Amino acid sequence: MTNCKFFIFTPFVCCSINPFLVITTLTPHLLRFRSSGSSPAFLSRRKGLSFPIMSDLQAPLRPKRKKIWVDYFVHFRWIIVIFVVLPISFTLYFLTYLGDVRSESKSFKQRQEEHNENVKKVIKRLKERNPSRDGLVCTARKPWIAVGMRNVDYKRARHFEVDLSAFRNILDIDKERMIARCEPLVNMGQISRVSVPMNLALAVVAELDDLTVGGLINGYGIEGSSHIYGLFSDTVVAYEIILADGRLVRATKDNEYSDLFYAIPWSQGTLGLLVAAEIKLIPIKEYMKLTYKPVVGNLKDLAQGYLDSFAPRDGDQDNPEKVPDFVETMIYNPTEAVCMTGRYASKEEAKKKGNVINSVGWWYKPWFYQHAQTALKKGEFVEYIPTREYYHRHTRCLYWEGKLILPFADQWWFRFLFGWLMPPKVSLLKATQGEAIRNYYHEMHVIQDMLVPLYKVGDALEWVHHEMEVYPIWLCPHRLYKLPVKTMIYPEPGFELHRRQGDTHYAQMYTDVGVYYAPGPVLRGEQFDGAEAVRRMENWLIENHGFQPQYAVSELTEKNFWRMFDAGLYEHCRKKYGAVGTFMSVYYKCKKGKKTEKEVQEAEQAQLETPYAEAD
Ligand SMILES: NC(=O)C1=CN([C@@H]2O[C@H](COP(=O)(O)OP(=O)(O)OC[C@H]3O[C@@H](n4cnc5c(N)ncnc54)[C@H](OP(=O)(O)O)[C@@H]3O)[C@@H](O)[C@H]2O)C=CC1
Ligand SMILES: C=C(/C=C/[C@@H](C)[C@H]1CC[C@H]2C3=CC=C4C[C@@H](O)CC[C@]4(C)[C@H]3CC[C@]12C)C(C)C
Repeated sequence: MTNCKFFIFTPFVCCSINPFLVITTLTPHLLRFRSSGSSPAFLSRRKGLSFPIMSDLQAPLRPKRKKIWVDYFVHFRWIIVIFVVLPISFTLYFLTYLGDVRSESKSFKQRQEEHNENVKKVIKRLKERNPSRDGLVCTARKPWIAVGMRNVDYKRARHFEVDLSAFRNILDIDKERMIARCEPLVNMGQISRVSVPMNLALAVVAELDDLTVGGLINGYGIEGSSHIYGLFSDTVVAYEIILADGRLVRATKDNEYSDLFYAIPWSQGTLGLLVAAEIKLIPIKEYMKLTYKPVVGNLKDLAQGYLDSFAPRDGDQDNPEKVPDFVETMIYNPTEAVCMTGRYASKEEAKKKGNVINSVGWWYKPWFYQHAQTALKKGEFVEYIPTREYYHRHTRCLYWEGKLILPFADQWWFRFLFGWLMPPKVSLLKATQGEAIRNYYHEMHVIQDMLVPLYKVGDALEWVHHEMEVYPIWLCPHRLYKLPVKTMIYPEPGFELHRRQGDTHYAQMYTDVGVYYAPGPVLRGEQFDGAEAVRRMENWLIENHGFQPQYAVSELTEKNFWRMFDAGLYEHCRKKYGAVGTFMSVYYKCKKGKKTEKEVQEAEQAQLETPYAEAD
């Protein structure tokens, strides 16, 4: 996505940007943008559409907030983004692309040999660690390079780094077993560029190009195909892990390491170091036939429209005739949504007369979420999107967060002239944001996902409206499997007895309610307490058998963390595989705030680990 199409314009932009001209031309426009507020929620209020059908859901009125310097800093951040972040991002994307090409030029055999050598180096490094002198182990990936929102404070305190940066090769694409064997730093852009031309894809291709196999397995990964295949980690058939004692083991669901196999997802690299994973491939076609269907009503109606878009009411959830290959819904405001469902289509079908082909990946095309929104005006429509461009459809505008970072980047003139420079790399945005903007994002912004049982989506939407008033909201279903052991996240006990829409006897259907944007109160200049809102969201999740992905900033206490996630299998594997005292604990990694010397020492003393986990 980030590649070839965008290179055409490089020389033009390097010579033609006149910083002074851009600043003087754009500043008045931006001031207008900010003062008027442009979120759909705000617009609905302004137009007097204060959601009459849901008066009981009115978000609370809040006192006005006085602007401080950081508001202006965030406001004018686009200057740094345009002149520093975008050009460097583009260069880095290009260099990464060259690295991928170099990797692909090697034979699988050569890559495997290099892999074996690199594994030996990791084992050697791990064995060099002196427990009484060195800190606990984590990867050497810099905190700002990781895609998540956490501050990764454990890497800013005493720790022992293991460098995995050489592990960025696709080791094998086995068309017979339908397996891709990847090193942990293989990213989504890289794997889709290689596999899609073969009419193959990972069963779950997470959206942003920079997301890595290691991060998606040890954290969490989802896409519009997760209602069929589950989360990213559910598509993995084998993990190759280096344990605390330097042993390299291969864990599968039915070998002697099956407990480890089930414990790895969500463990954040606290059981061992992942050096390779075998991931399920699926056959695909060249195009995605996408249907955009508008839905209007109150939030419960929108939720029902979303359910009906992919979950047959007769419970026939495994019938490919009734269930689309891809699903997502965008809730644009409390009364309007667009449900999208996709089916793979061959190029012969897509190119038939009368069909509309939309190559959404071209740099000048409207941003995907805005394009989808046009269904609210023009009604239901269908189009064919090249499959790889569809997979990465939200990448160019960072979902819709790009609108706040570069408010004019969705305009036609920007897209045509500079769109090929998009997106700014998340890592560079993080590297240049400074403490003030980072804190601003915690206090005045929401970037959270609520994983909730499908039948609770309506309740979750009403909760978000009341407490955060963030729009658009992203809805993406995912299966949560009933496994032979209880993993960190698990379906509601006895869910199968209810035979609810979307559920099967072997998996409960969940939904990622993705809440990313500036909340309504912030856009209106009212007071908003981001940390308190997140705390309430976490309590709501605990009460409703929901989960919060750990890439997001969390306010959970240790006790509540282990009320949300199940500790049993995780703690069992920590002890059995010697991780206690070598790797950090998952709560220590997820906990917000700088680690004090005392905390670091406590974490290093194995016996003090996760008392609540054991109690639960
Ligand atoms: N569509 C989607 O699904 C999206 C997902 N995300 C989130 O982004 C995160 C992925 O970001 P990314 O930058 O790729 O990953 P990160 O570098 O953020 O890694 C996430 C966690 O996985 C651990 N980890 C990564 N690689 C290894 C390894 N080889 N061995 C052991 N532990 C490892 C890291 O440990 P350590 O701290 O030691 O480095 C860290 O705790 C996901 O967790 C996901 O929640 C974000 C956007 C979209
Ligand atoms: C979880 C999903 C998607 C999440 C994305 C919307 C967010 C993931 C990481 C987020 C970001 C990281 C760091 C940032 C730096 C800040 O200075 C600005 C914001 C941001 C770019 C931020 C923006 C949102 C994310 C990309 C899936 C499951 C949909």
